[in-house]
Amino acid sequence: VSSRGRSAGIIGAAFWRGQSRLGVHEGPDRIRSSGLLERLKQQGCAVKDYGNLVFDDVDESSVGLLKSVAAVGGANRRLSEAMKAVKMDGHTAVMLGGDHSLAIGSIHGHSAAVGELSVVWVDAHADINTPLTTYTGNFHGQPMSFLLHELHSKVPVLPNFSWVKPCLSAKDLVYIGLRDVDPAEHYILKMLGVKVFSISEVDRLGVARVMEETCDYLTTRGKKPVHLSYDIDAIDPSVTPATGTPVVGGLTYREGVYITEHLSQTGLLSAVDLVEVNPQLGKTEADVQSTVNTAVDLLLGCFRRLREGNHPTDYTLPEP
Ligand SMILES: O=C(O)[C@H]1NCCC[C@H]1CCC[B-](O)(O)O
Ligand SMILES: [Mn+2]
Ligand SMILES: [Mn+2]
Repeated sequence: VSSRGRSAGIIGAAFWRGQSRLGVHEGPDRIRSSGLLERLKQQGCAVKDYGNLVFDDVDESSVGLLKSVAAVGGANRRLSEAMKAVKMDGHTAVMLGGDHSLAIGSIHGHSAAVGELSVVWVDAHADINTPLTTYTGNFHGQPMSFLLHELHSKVPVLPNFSWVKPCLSAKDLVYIGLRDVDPAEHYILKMLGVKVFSISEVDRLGVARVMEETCDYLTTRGKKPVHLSYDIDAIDPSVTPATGTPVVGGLTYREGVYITEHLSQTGLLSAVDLVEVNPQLGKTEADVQSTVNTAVDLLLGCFRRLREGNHPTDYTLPEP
């Protein structure tokens, strides 16, 4: 049994400038205060909390349509260094967002530590606009374009982004849960032949088959460490409403947790992002709590928690 999933290194990335809705920077502390670390320890996982990253104040100026370019580049550079350090310490890394632009630094830093990796991207969205195809200018819709070798020639030089080197091949990427993809993104996915299990495939195949096919697809050319980038908006908004870009018809709670249970059991899970939880966007406190509780349960599933029940490996029954 691999030691993976036995030790978690937690990084908080309270960053929101990859999008425009205030509040997503409160995600890390809200997830912590809902008991993530205590629950991980209770299920036998060693936990090291690296705290919340401190981001330098840089100018939030736009470059054309692109918002807060230098701030996004700077924050991700800091996150990349932190992720590499957590991996070099031997932990399975957990990056708590913050918006999904943070996947740039998270995956870049993970790859700096482990080399080639696979990415499972669970999201309602593909987040694969380039800086030239985005129509919002929000970087949380663009992270994948900075990471893929195949898109390098399509990405312009931007202030504070020269440190980013593409570190992922399109054949090592799988999407699960897509249901709101821009035309340019759809063109890119087809052009690169990226493996996509949209919500339609989840309906057609069922989540168990989707996960079997995902793992077969990613391991045919050899087993690489897996980076799971989980956008909470992959889950249906009836369960996780406190998020910035909700889309109806999402994954059920059960499907969402099954994905993490399955990946955890492969022993290949090496880093996980949990992003786009925005406590300010719940209509009620119950809405926020449902969103945060689901985020915690998804993360517990990444560290070997099974819904059937669990017991410590060294458990013994009390004797009379
Ligand atoms: O590029 C964009 O801004 C938009 N493209 C289409 C989907 C919605 C949005 C990006 C959402 C970013 B996400 O997934 O991190 O919430
Ligand atoms: Mn999304
Ligand atoms: Mn996303």
